Amino acid sequence: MLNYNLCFIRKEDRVLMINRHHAPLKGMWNGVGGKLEPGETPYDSVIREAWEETGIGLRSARFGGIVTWETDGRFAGGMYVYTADLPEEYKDAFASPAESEEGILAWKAVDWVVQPDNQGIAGHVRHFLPPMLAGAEPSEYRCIFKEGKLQACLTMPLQEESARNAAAGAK
Ligand SMILES: Nc1nc2c([nH]c(=O)n2[C@H]2C[C@H](O)[C@@H](COP(=O)(O)OP(=O)(O)OP(=O)(O)O)O2)c(=O)[nH]1
Repeated sequence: MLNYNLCFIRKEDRVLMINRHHAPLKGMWNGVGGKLEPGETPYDSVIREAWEETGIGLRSARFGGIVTWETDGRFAGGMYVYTADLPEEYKDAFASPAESEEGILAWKAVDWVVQPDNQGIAGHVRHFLPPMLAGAEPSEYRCIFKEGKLQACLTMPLQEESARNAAAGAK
């Protein structure tokens, strides 16, 4: 099992993001998410985190794959990543950015999020978010870091059992 989940809630051509008050990725924009709790499935945990961080009760979420980190040649962790459509009853949520204990929540245009010169987004997001939003087959996106810098993000078939289960629709 991996330790984290991450979700990109979509509203037309924008996604709901949080400018994080706390590490990791302090001061950067990311999807919403957090740590899996003991005994929780990746799906249940992402629905819970989305609710806790945004107050949005998702109807469902689509598993996009896992993102793993390899630091100086060693596996260093990873997350289950989901995309979700904004349920109709929340269509007015975050019409203006809103601040919480966790960070500032706002809708951000996907085009802006994936621009290579955007310094406010973790470098790996532009590699995995577009295929996930396009509905690509769930994959592993392996991020290779060397001395703190992202060197490459490789797309490979899912091997991890929990990820294969999530891809098969496990809730
Ligand atoms: N640890 C870690 N998390 C990352 C990285 N990249 C990335 O998108 N994330 C995501 C996964 C989670 O959605 C989020 C980190 O979770 P968090 O620390 O906010 O989790 P949490 O609030 O449940 O944890 P906590 O308060 O109990 O410490 O950031 C990374 O490089 N390291």
